[in-house]
Amino acid sequence: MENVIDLKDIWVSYDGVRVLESVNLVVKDKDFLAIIGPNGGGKSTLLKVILGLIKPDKGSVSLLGGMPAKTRRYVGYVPQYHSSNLDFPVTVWDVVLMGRLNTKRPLQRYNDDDRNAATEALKTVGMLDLKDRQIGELSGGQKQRVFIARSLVNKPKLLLLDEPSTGIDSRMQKEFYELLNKLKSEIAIVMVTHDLSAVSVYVDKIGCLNRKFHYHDDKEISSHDLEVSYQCPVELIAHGVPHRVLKEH
Ligand SMILES: Nc1ncnc2c1ncn2[C@@H]1O[C@H](COP(=O)(O)OP(=O)(O)OP(=O)(O)O)[C@@H](O)[C@H]1O
Repeated sequence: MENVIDLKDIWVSYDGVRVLESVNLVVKDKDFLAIIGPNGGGKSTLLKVILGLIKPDKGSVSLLGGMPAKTRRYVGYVPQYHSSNLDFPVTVWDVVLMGRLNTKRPLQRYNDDDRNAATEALKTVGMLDLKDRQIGELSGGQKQRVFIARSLVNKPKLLLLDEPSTGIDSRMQKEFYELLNKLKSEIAIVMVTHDLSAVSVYVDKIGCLNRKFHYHDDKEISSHDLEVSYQCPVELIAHGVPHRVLKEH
């Protein structure tokens, strides 16, 4: 089977400022890769390159064996969590069904296939019982499960998660990562995260990104590598002090 993601020599600049420099990355079926790195290191930009939302200045991008514009509908993407976007009245069921919108023509109604896909996705994430609840009434961890269900309704081959543990209290994080671990037996997962403790427990591979990409084919990453990427002492990284703050003080 072809690689799920294959990036070769990717370079990206915004207004002449370089954000990604000669990034190479291969993700295979059922890999669980975490991308870590300091704020502003280029993680979200890298996800946008993978999805074909940003065209690199240089380099080639293959997603599921093709051009991202054609293949990204087979990707489940869960963007960064913004609690302020959830103040409107909409149920869990509605949110998950919305994941099917990109398979529909304008104004076409949902059919049984859509409803079955939504039911199955909610079962997978353990949220079927709460399908009639308003999304705004859920805990952070429950909301993230719903967004993952929404990204699963089209049976993706790859799940891309941008800081998925934001908004989840530490008690629920273990459960959340166990859900990802379960999903990984069926699809590849790439997760951008600041959560270094989860990285060491749950993922299989790590990429550390700070403009350049330091990729590790397993989860053993040395303190030295972390310090080089974050440009600060490892004790501070572990305490979640953002790179920018360190530089300013
Ligand atoms: N559309 C844009 N136009 C100009 N600069 C941008 C744009 N998007 C991002 N940047 C800049 O590019 C750099 C990388 O941003 P990016 O969001 O990819 O980093 P990140 O690693 O995801 O950061 P964080 O961990 O804070 O989310 C930052 O300096 C950011 O300010």
